[in-house]
Amino acid sequence: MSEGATIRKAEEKPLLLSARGLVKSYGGNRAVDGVDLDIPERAFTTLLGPSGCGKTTILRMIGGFETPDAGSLTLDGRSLAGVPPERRPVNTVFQNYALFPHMTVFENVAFSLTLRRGAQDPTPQVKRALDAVHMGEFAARYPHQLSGGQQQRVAVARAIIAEPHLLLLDEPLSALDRKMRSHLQIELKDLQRRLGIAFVYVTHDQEEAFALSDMIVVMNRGKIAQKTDPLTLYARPADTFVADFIGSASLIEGEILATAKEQATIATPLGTITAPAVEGLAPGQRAALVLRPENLRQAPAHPGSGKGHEIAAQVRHVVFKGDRFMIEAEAAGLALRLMTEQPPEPGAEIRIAFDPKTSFITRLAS
Ligand SMILES: Nc1ncnc2c1ncn2[C@@H]1O[C@H](COP(=O)(O)OP(=O)(O)OP(=O)(O)O)[C@@H](O)[C@H]1O
Repeated sequence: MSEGATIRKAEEKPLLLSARGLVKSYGGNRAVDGVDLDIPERAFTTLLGPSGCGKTTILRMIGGFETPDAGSLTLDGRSLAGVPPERRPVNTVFQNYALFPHMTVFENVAFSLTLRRGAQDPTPQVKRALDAVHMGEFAARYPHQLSGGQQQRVAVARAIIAEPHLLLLDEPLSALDRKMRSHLQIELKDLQRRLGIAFVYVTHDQEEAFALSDMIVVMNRGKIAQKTDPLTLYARPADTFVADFIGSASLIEGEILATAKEQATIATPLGTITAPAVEGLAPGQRAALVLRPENLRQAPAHPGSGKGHEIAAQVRHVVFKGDRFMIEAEAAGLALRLMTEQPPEPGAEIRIAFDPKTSFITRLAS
């Protein structure tokens, strides 16, 4: 993959929020276990990871709904220690829209503003916030007269009306159907660009994270496994946890034989392969070769007639994916997945080829 120009460098923007050594435990369970995190201004940052990895707890500490056991949070250069939620320039959009059922859309959106600003007429700002989420025509309706997607748009309007420096969004689209979700993803991304404020978004859906983010922070059991832009995350996963969580890679374990600048040679059951590698590997160390379906192809039947590294494999399953077929094949007792337009029969002997330059050698997750 060509990196460089296409990769957006979120981290080059000025810093808005900084977390250092954040820890939060519940009983004996460390929900957040020493997290350092820098959130740039005007960027879309996503906390991504499996259920229970500590994403929401981090969001709640930034919002002021939980107090860290240890560590510090700084926003706009000021410590957030002891600052109550309503005095932080931060607002949160939750998964369950939490609109007031007895108030109209207009009143719901105006509510936080009237609390903050007293008697001033909120109409122009409410109108602007509703227009920003394409809900201007619905001001007089009640929440029960809206679809889930519309309710969530109102919740976003309510959260942005007080012009926070930072908007926190906790799985805001997870209750919506797939089509509405991808529609609102585009709207949210567009809104974040137009408003120019920083969003910190929590999701366990990697496709959603890729669609939205300038920077993705992958979490595993209370710790950060990797934080980088989406392209780097996909092409250069820091360890097998990240590689496995992002996409549907086959991870082939082996032993590092040699290392050179930005690449390594690994002995695996599929042969000895020299490929780009994560930094810091050493000869003798166990590591894994990451093979993604789109980097593997079916090679001609005769050994050596294709290009790149070739592997003999047997087809186990063929799954129709709409535009193409996914082959699940077995080679040296390992499962490999690849896409094809011409599906072979299950049981067929095939040859699989890949260009080692498109694969990646990474660390085993601890
Ligand atoms: N108030 C609480 N009391 C006790 N345990 C809690 C509390 N809040 C969170 N936890 C625990 O802390 C861990 C992290 O929870 P958290 O909600 O931050 O995870 P998450 O990554 O946001 O998960 P999900 O995607 O399921 O929301 C979990 O093991 C959870 O059970």
